[in-house]
Amino acid sequence: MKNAAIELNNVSRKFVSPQGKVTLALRDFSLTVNEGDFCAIVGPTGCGKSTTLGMITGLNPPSSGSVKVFGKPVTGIDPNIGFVFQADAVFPWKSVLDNVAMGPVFRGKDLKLAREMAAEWVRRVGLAGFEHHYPHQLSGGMRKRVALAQTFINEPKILLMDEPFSALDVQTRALMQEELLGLWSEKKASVVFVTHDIDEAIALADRVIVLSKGPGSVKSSHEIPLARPRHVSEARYSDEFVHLSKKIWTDLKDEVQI
Ligand SMILES: Nc1ncnc2c1ncn2[C@@H]1O[C@H](COP(=O)(O)OP(=O)(O)OP(=O)(O)O)[C@@H](O)[C@H]1O
Repeated sequence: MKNAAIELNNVSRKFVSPQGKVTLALRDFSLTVNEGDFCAIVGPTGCGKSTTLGMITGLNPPSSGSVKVFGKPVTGIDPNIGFVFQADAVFPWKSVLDNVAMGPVFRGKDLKLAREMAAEWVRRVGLAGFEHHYPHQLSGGMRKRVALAQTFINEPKILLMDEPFSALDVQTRALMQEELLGLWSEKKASVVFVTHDIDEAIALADRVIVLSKGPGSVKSSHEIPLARPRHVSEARYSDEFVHLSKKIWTDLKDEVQI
C-alpha cells in the first residue's frame, strides 16, 4: 500500500478582512494524496481551491484541523514542494538558461553546475536553441515550458499546480498537458492540480475531486481508470472519457449554478 504524501484532516480556513468581515473559505475539508498520485481538484469559483494549495505549502495555515506532508505537520515552506501557477514566475531580466538555473543556485549549487543542469532541462522541455533568449522573446507556451523546467529541475516530491495552463490557447494547452505527463511519469511526484476544466482534470489525473461551493468541502471523488502512459489528445475521444466527463459535470453543475 502507498504512503500518504499529503493529508488534510477536517481542515477549516477562515479569513478576516481589516474591516472585520469574516469569510469561511473551507469547512471540514479532508483529502489524502498518496505518494506518486496525480490528484486534480475542480470546483466553482471561490470554493477554496487556491486556499487548499496555500495550506499544503505552509504559507496559509488552517484555522482548525491538521495538514501533514509525508506524515509531518506542515510548519513552514518545504523544499520538497514545487509550484506552477497561472502567472509566469520568470525573471524578465534573466535568460531562459539562467531562469532555469535559479532553483539549483538558491539550493547551493555553484553557477557552472547549475547552468549545466539547466541546459539539460531546457533541452528536455523542447527549448534547445532558446537558452539565451529572454522571456519577452518567447511565446506563452514557451514561457510555460520554462516554468516546467524551473520546477522539475528541483525534483520536487510534491507538485502543486494552480490552473497552470489556463492562459494558453487550446492547442498549446494540449501540448503542455502531454509534456507535463511525460515529465511527471519519470519521477512520479505527488501532484495536486487545480483546474476549472473537467476534461483537463480527467486527461491528467488518477483521481478527480469535486469541491462544493464555498465554504468548500469535498463533494465527491472520482477514480480515473484511463490507462497510462496516456496520450491526452487521443484519450479524450474514448467512450470512457466522455462517460467520466458527464458524471463529473453532473456533480459539478449543481455547485456552479447561481
Ligand atoms: N487573503 C484572503 N483574505 C480574505 N479572503 C480571502 C483571502 N484569500 C481567499 N479569500 C476568500 O476565500 C474564498 C476562497 O478563495 P480561493 O482563492 O481559495 O478560491 P478558488 O476556489 O481558488 O477560486 P477561483 O476558482 O476563482 O480561483 C473566497 O471567498 C476568497 O474571497
